[in-house]
Amino acid sequence: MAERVFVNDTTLRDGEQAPGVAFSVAEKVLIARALAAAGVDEIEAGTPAMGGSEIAALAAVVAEDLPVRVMAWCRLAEADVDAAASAGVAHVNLSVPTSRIQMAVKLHAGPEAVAERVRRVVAHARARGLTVALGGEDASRAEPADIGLLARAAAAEGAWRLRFADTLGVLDPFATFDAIRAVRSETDLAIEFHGHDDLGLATANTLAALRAGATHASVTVLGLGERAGNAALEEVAVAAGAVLGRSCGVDPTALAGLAGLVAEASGRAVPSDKAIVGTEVFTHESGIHVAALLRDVHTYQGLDPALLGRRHRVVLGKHTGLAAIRGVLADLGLTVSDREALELLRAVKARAEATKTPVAVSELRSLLAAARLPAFLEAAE
Ligand SMILES: CC(=O)SCCNC(=O)CCNC(=O)[C@H](O)C(C)(C)COP(=O)(O)OP(=O)(O)OC[C@H]1O[C@@H](n2cnc3c(N)ncnc32)[C@H](O)[C@@H]1OP(=O)(O)O
Ligand SMILES: O=C(O)CCC(=O)C(=O)O
Repeated sequence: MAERVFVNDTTLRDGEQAPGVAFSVAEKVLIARALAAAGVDEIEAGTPAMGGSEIAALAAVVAEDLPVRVMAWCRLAEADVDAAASAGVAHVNLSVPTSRIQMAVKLHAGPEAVAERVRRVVAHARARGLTVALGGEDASRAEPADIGLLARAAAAEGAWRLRFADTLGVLDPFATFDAIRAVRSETDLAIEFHGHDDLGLATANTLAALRAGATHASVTVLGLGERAGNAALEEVAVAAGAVLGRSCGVDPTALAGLAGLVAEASGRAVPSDKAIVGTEVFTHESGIHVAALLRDVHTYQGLDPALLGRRHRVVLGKHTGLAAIRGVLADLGLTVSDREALELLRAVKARAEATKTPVAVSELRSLLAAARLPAFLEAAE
């Protein structure tokens, strides 16, 4: 049995860092409920240092008593840990800059001093009864030895996991694999990968990290997040099974509903061709595909839509061929001559080119009526 993948969903934290996105407390609770119902293991629900409504939202999510680990994102500071505790959370992700540039600019310190601060703040959080995961910010630009130093400092005080963050989305899957392997040899902590999509590689990098020994994947619904966003929950959850043969406990049939909920709350529509959850990702227009699909669905099916509670759909348009026309007419209980089918095909293509939209099945009868007339007149000559 392949090793289980654990999912940390950070829609409510990194997802909300997407420009202009601001969830209300009620929206955070609704999204948290939906994430828990879908089967994610952890929800990173917010940043307590922001205070006010963010603390209220964290407290409200905790009060739901959902069957998930509710985590708060904290800087490496006692005050942030105390704010997390005041919200009632039991689990914190303590973020530490790991690259030399971020350590110097943000903490004005080098690796040894930062490691000392890690020891101090992790100990503080543990003394307050919190579990601690260490968030390795900018790990993809850090020295593996520095990451090892910080991870061991955290482990010595009782941290249980290291997050390897590709904060700027600079990795590709090969580099991700090597980087996780390098860090794997530096620490015994569980490893979580948190990818960013600046190069469109966040999901691919997450899969590479899982192959290399990461056990936890940090994701957001629709990949919502800072700049170009994160690895998408729906992509990682489905690809973990389809590509790696590993289960992550997420119910695939819940993904489209989750996407709709987050799209609504974030004010960002789901693109129709968005992998897994887009409305058109199982829709076929091209004649060559449809002709083969109608004979054997496996000719053009990589992912079974039934897994997601969905179905293939055929639309008619500029790229339609005769087999699709005949298939749709047969579904409608209509039989036509070869000549009529060809006329109808021409009419469908012309309509689709003129309107730049698929031709609705409801339009077929009128197109067919129009197509039959010239055929009748020609036959009468
Ligand atoms: C890669 C990531 O996604 S990191 C997470 C980013 N998330 C956020 O920024 C959440 C939203 N942020 C906020 O609301 C605000 O920035 C707050 C409430 C967190 C802090 O606000 P302010 O006190 O006004 O600080 P400000 O935003 O100007 O600067 C951030 C401070 O945190 C420090 N800091 C940044 N990362 C860390 C860290 N991991 N550990 C400790 N300190 C850190 C910075 O050096 C800076 O310190 P300074 O005030 O001494 O210069
Ligand atoms: O430090 C962390 O927990 C990761 C923060 C983050 O979102 C990132 O680095 O992209």
